[in-house]
Amino acid sequence: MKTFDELFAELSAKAATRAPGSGTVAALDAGVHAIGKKLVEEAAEAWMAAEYESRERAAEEISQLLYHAQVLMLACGLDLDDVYAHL
Ligand SMILES: N=c1c2ncn([C@@H]3O[C@H](COP(=O)(O)OP(=O)(O)OP(=O)(O)O)[C@@H](O)[C@H]3O)c2ncn1[C@@H]1O[C@H](COP(=O)(O)O)[C@@H](O)[C@H]1O
Repeated sequence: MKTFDELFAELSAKAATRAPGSGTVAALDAGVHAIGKKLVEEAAEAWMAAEYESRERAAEEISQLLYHAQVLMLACGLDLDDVYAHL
């Protein structure tokens, strides 16, 4: 288990070092358009899980949505403070 901030630190480090075998590095290489499509796909899956499946499935899909949101942040050169400034 990890927090939102801990995941962002992990993904930032993987992006900076271009960690071999990292799905995050591959996603960043695919670009903003592909990351955006994945984010929307995960949003739909989170919605469906919340409406038709279990709490556990909703939590799982929401965690994936948060992951892809962080990948999009990295792709845009945003850090946590850039986003937290709007919360
Ligand atoms: N939390 C996540 C995470 N959540 C979701 N995903 C990705 O999002 C995909 C979600 O897939 P779906 O369930 O929608 O299934 P899918 O559509 O068949 O998946 P794809 O074929 O599109 O990959 C997963 O296959 C992962 O590629 C994640 N990938 C990585 N992490 C964490 O990110 C960190 C860095 O990961 P790497 O960069 O891969 O080392 C690690 O701590 C991981 O646990």
